[in-house]
Amino acid sequence: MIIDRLFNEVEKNGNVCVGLDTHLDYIPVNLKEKYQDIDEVLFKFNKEIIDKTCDLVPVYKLQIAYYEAYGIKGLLGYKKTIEYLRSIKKITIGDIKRGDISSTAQMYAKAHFEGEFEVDFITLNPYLGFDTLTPYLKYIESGEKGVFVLLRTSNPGAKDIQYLKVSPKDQYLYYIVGDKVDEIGSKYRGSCGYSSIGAVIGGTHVDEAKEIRKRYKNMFFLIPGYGHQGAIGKDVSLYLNKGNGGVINSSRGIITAYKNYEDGGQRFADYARKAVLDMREDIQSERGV
Ligand SMILES: O=C(O)c1cc(=O)[nH]c(=O)n1[C@@H]1O[C@H](COP(=O)(O)O)[C@@H](O)[C@H]1O
Repeated sequence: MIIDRLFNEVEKNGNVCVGLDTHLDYIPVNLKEKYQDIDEVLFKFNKEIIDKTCDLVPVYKLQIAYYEAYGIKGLLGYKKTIEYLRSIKKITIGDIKRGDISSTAQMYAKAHFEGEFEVDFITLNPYLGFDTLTPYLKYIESGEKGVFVLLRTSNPGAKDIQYLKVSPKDQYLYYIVGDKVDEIGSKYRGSCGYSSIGAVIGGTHVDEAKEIRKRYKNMFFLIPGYGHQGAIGKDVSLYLNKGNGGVINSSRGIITAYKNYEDGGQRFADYARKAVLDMREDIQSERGV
């Protein structure tokens, strides 16, 4: 199952998920001048970062908005990047955050689990209701695909809705969502013990971290918020389980790390590698490995 592959990759390479949220402003001028087409610029930047980090990380996440924003050429850059990652056998997360009625969700599933935009995992927003998850299940059942469902996100606005107290037990709404997603996911557990239906848990809030980890023993977490949003190793490692059970995403913190160095423009991929190494060390020192 795909979740076993991810679990094994984490055992081998640690927990860092490189976020390829590639804004043109993040790309050094010298690279932009070399290529005429946006798809090539996006792809070449991503490829250099991938080539310099792929021995250190278990998975890459592409936030699709960064590619959609540049139209057809942008999406071509997305396609080329995920194709390249799959060709070198790296696991891919398409961060698409979809959530819609079943007939439409079927088409989202087809769009991102088959064809030109095929990835291994996608992110889903369940707050339109649990029926919106059903069309993805046949792909998960095949063993080849997985999803990360938003439970409690990293942004300050997570408090607006996800933290509402809900009767009858007067618990946070995200626990109601989490319990249901956990129940649906129980059918799709791999030999590693985790389900191919994972959850997105922002690493920026730490108060309930221990409770969340304990309550959802069989859920693998995608943990965003490290770096630019303020989470540090000590925070995010609370969501891991014996060093596994989660991957920690950093996007800007890795791909724009070069901007802190004078020679950064020429060596952006080296500085991305350094940022990954520093992040790995920060997480590992906290998880006691
Ligand atoms: O699903 C996500 O990946 C996600 C969920 C969440 O709660 N917070 C969050 O920041 N993300 C994504 O994680 C990435 C964070 O980017 P950086 O803040 O630059 O590391 C972006 O792609 C966000 O869209």
